[in-house]
Amino acid sequence: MKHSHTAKILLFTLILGLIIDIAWVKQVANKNTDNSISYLVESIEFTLEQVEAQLTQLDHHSLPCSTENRQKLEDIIFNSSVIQEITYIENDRFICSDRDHNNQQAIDNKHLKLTDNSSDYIIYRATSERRNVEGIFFMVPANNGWYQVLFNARYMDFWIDELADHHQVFACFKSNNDNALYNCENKSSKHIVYSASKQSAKYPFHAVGGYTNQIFFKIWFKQLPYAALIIISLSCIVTLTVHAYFNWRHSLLNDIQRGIERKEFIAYYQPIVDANTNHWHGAELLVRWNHPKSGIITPAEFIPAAEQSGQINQITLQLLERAAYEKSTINELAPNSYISVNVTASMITNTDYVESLIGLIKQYPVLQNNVVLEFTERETFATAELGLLLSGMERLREVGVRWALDDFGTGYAGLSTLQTLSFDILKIDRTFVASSVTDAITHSILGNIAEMGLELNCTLVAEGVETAEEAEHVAQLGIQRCQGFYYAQPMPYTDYFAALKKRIKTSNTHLSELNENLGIPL
Ligand SMILES: Nc1nc2c(ncn2[C@@H]2O[C@@H]3COP(=O)(O)O[C@H]4[C@@H](O)[C@H](n5cnc6c(=O)[nH]c(N)nc65)O[C@@H]4COP(=O)(O)O[C@H]3[C@H]2O)c(=O)[nH]1
Repeated sequence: MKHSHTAKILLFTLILGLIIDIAWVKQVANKNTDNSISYLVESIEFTLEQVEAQLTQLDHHSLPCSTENRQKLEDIIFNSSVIQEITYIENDRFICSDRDHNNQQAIDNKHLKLTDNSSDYIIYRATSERRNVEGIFFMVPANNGWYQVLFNARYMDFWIDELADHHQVFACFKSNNDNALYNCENKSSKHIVYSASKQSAKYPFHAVGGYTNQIFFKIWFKQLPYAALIIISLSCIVTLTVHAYFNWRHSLLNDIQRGIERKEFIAYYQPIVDANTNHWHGAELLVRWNHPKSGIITPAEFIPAAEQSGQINQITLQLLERAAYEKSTINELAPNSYISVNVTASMITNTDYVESLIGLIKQYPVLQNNVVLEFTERETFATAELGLLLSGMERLREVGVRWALDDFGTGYAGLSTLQTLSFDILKIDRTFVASSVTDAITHSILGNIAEMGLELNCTLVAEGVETAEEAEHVAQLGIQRCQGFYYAQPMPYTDYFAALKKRIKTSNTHLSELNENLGIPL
């Protein structure tokens, strides 16, 4: 791999890492904001609950302004750093407070308006006329009136400021009638990245909180050293992995090339069997790499690389050439059997390559009329290439090649494409065969595929038949041929030849016995 490529991958992974980091920090900050707002609401609820609990402990059987009760009010004030005054109000008049007794002063209009419409808690921010300080008023219904608790607003502001700062959010508190208990407009008005709101479950106030881009970058900068460490390490790992992959691929391609030069690619034969009589009509040739160090290597490990690099073209020619020798021996036993070889559609759109295939078949007459070439339906046939594909197929038909469509049912070839290319054989993918016995949907799909294939006048081959049940089922659907482990695994040529010989011998013995029984001379 070139240095410029390495630099590009490194830069790409760095940028990607940075984007992921920003998205991650945002996610964490959003969650943190939600939690912080909940925490702030709960903290204020807790403070109010504590005050309310102390008020409910007052003796409600005696008069609210009894000396005893006023003494308790005084204790509450004394023990709290935020509460400035607690007043008892009845019939729109201040009755008493922790320090005044029987005051009877009328409450101002603002309080009147609020208390008129409510029999529940009231909370608002205002300037206390009696004490001339800004406060947060918390009004709790009691007896026939209200306790009015005056919180020091400056102290509350400071406390909320601290909490919000600590949690790296801005927070505003509002009573439910939109009175600002704690205003944060000057802090939050600009560049809000995220905001959330939380209603107190018990008291009539809610909090709005969030963070601005300034806060976001503060959080981001704080964790940047750790993120940088992770991003740089990951970028290095990705770059090294890609580097290793390219090196591996490069050496794989070199190794394949060496394998081609030393003719290490061989064919394993898997019989294609008659679904009704079990007669072997031919065999599919499945490439194996007879590697000097690793032994037999299956196609999945090298075909994708060989197809991408184009080395598959040479491998296929070698396979066919070797098959020509092998086929001449097979012909002694089964002259009408065929061999089926995998090609790719792009090989057939390559006119030069088609000519080299034709040259090879002409050189070995044993291959003429005995070769099926198959390519998979999964390869997409670009309309522009369809003409080339068709003329390549036609050229090869002239030397007796027949055509099979592999993995039928899994790809994208439409009916018109299938009609245009007019395949001789359709090989139905094993996924339809495997579950057709147990699954009703696959069963009906397989039936439809079979019907369609027969309408197209093709010979059908069911791939991947693994059980007697599947074999029987396939035959019932009118599929003429089968291939699969139920009949035989792919095997080296010598094993295939031996198995074929044994079968022919057995069937000949059987035939002569039959003839003898029928009185027919041999
Ligand atoms: N589970 C199961 N599998 C079964 C059964 N019967 C056969 N098979 C496997 O299914 C594959 C059938 O080949 P394919 O669909 O052409 O799929 C082939 C074909 O696409 C590709 N391939 C093989 N040889 C060549 C070649 O010479 N050239 C090219 N271009 N591709 C090839 O590699 C693929 C895999 O080949 P293999 O590993 O040999 O795998 C073979 C075979 O061993 C069965 O009953 N059950």
